[in-house]
Amino acid sequence: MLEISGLGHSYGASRVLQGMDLRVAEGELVTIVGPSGCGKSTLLRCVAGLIAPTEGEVVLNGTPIHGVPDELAVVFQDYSRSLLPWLTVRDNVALPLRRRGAGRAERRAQATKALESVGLADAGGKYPWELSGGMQQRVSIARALAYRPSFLLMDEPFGSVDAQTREDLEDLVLQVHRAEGMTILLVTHDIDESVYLGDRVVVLARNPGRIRSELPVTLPPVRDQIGTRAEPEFVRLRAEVGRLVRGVATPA
Ligand SMILES: Nc1ncnc2c1ncn2[C@@H]1O[C@H](COP(=O)(O)OP(=O)(O)OP(=O)(O)O)[C@@H](O)[C@H]1O
Repeated sequence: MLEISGLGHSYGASRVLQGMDLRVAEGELVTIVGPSGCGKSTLLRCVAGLIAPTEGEVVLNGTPIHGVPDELAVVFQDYSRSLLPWLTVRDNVALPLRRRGAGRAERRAQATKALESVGLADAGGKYPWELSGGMQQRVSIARALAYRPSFLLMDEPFGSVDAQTREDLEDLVLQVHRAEGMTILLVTHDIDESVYLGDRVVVLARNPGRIRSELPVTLPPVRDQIGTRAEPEFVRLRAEVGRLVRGVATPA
């Protein structure tokens, strides 16, 4: 269980987040959506223990977060900076497993399995720069999965891949979420994606960043790109989230 209480953050004199309270239950997939600059990445960095919030606290499974917790993995948007170019794809995926104390053979086996799960079974011996952008982002996701975190944070993880790859990666996240029961907090600026992936959508407002609204997603847990997006409930939620993100009142 993740508990964010009274969270606020300022960069110098500039207040970016204010008074945020949020609970994420074990096994839940919560999406965070909001206008550009509302502090989504700052929020995720506070949750990941990468920056210390100037107000409030973040508690994961009863322990306040100060520094990156062991049970957590993060996938960033910018895959080109998150993979090490001098390591093979397999070694990139295996690297964080050292932190778990896994031996060399075990690291290799887990990396191979994770690469298979993202459809990159044949790419282990290549270098990141030999792969397309979408494939590199798959490697970043495989690295997070190989680590088997109980809690996965994703910061606009599909922002820089083409539309088809994006859909495939969205479905991969849903599949992993279901299979592993992982708790996931995913930031996106894409309203459709927030509804398609979420068990719950948290909409942020800006200046300063704060929670505007939380909407439960009452769609069947098994989703598909064509059918789910055509459901009246999806269309209704997308419109509501869209209005909230833009700060427009709901029509009576
Ligand atoms: N390290 C930093 N130092 C100073 N200001 C920062 C820093 N990081 C972010 N900011 C500012 O904080 C505000 C929120 O930034 P943040 O990246 O958290 O928002 P975001 O919602 O993720 O934005 P986007 O959707 O455009 O990625 C912005 O005004 C940004 O310029």
